Amino acid sequence: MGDSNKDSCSFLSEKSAKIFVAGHRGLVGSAIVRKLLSLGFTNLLLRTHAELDLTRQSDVESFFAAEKPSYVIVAAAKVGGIHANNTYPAEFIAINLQIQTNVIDSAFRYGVKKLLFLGSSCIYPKFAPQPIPENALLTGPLEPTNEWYAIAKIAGIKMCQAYQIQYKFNAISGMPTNLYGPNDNFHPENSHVLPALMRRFHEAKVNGAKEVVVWGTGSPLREFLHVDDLADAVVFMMDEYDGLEHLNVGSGKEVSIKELAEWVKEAVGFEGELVWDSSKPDGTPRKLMDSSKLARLGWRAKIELRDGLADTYKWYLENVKQ
Ligand SMILES: NC(=O)C1=CN([C@@H]2O[C@H](COP(=O)(O)OP(=O)(O)OC[C@H]3O[C@@H](n4cnc5c(N)ncnc54)[C@H](OP(=O)(O)O)[C@@H]3O)[C@@H](O)[C@H]2O)C=CC1
Ligand SMILES: C[C@H]1O[C@H](OP(=O)(O)OP(=O)(O)OC[C@H]2O[C@@H](n3cnc4c(=O)[nH]c(N)nc43)[C@H](O)[C@@H]2O)[C@@H](O)[C@@H](O)C1=O
Repeated sequence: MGDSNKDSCSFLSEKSAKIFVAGHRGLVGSAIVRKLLSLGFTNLLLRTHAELDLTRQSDVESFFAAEKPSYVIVAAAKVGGIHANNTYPAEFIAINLQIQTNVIDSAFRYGVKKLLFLGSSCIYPKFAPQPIPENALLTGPLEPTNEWYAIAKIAGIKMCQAYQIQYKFNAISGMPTNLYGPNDNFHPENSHVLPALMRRFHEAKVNGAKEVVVWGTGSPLREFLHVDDLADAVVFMMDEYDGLEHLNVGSGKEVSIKELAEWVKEAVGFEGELVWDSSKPDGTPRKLMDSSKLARLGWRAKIELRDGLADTYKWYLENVKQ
C-alpha cells in the first residue's frame, strides 16, 4: 500500500523526477509535455494508448509497479464535443470512469508523490450561477447532452478528495473551461466547436463554397482558454496547490457562438455566409467559470482568443493533412 503523505513538494525543483503524463499525444497532454520540456524536465514517462490502455486495470497496475513515477498528470480521457457526448453516452461514462479510477488508485498504491486530475467545466449544473464558483458543484441538474461525461468527471474529483482524506494521498483536481490550440481534435462531427468550425471554414475556403453550416442558434456563450495557458496552470498547481477542493481554470472571458463563428471565419479568411442549423443542440446556455481562487494563488491566463485563433490556424495549415 502506498505510504504517500501530503507533505507539500517542490515540483519545479525536481527536474529529473519521473513524471507520467497520461494522454500525452492529445490536445492537453501534448501541451503539458511541451511546457515541461521547456522548463527543463528530463524524465517524462509517456505511453501511447496502443502501448498502454488505461481502461485495463491489470495493465495499469503492472505499469505503475514497473515504472514507479513520482508525479502523474491525468490528461487521458474519452473526450468530444456536444454531438459526440450526446451520441456515445456509454463510452463517455464507462471509459472515463475506468481510466481515472485505474490511474488514481495505482498512483496511490505505487507511491506517487502527487497526482493532478483534469475534469471540465461541464461538471456544473446547467443553470449554475454565473460566473460559476467551485461550490456550485452538485447543486442542480446537469446539462443532458454531456451529463454522462460530467458524472464521470465529478466521480474523479470525489475520488481524489477521498484518497486525500483517507490515505493522505496528494491528489488534486483542476477544472478547465473549453480548450483549444495545437493538436486539437478536428474531427468533423465529434470535435468541439472551435476546431470544428476552423476545419469547416478552411475546407469551404479551399473548395470555394458559398456558405458554411454552424450548429444551434449561435446564442450560447462559451469561455475559451488556450491549451498552453492550461499547461501553465497545470504546472503551477503541481508546484503550488495541495488543497482538497478542485480549482476552476478559465480565462474569465466569454463569447457567443455567433461571435466565435465570426472570429474563426475571419481568422481562416472564409468570405461566404453562415447558415444556422437549429436542429442541432445548443447545450448549456452559458458556463463562464469563476477562477478567482486560482487567481488569488497567483495564476492568470495570458493568451487572448483572437491571438490564439491565429496561432491555431497557422498550426492547422502546417500540420493537418488536407
Ligand atoms: N478539450 C477540451 O476542451 C477540454 C478538455 N478537458 C479535459 O482535458 C483532458 C484531455 O482532454 P483533450 O486533450 O482535449 O483530449 P484528447 O482527446 O485530445 O486527448 C486525450 C488523450 O487520451 C488518450 N486516451 C484516450 N483513451 C485512452 C485509453 N483508454 N488509454 C490510454 N490513453 C487514452 C488519447 O489517445 P488516443 O487518441 O490515441 O485514443 C489522447 O491522447 C481530459 O481529461 C478532458 O476531460 C477539460 C475541459 C475542456
Ligand atoms: C468542453 C466541455 O464542453 C463541451 O460542451 P460544449 O461546450 O457544449 O461543446 P461544443 O464545443 O461541442 O459546443 C459548444 C456550442 O457550439 C455549438 N456549435 C456550433 N457549431 C458546432 C460544430 O460544428 N461543432 C460543435 N461541436 N459545436 C458546434 C454547439 O451547438 C454548442 O452550442 C462538452 O461536450 C465537454 O467536452 C466539455 O467538457
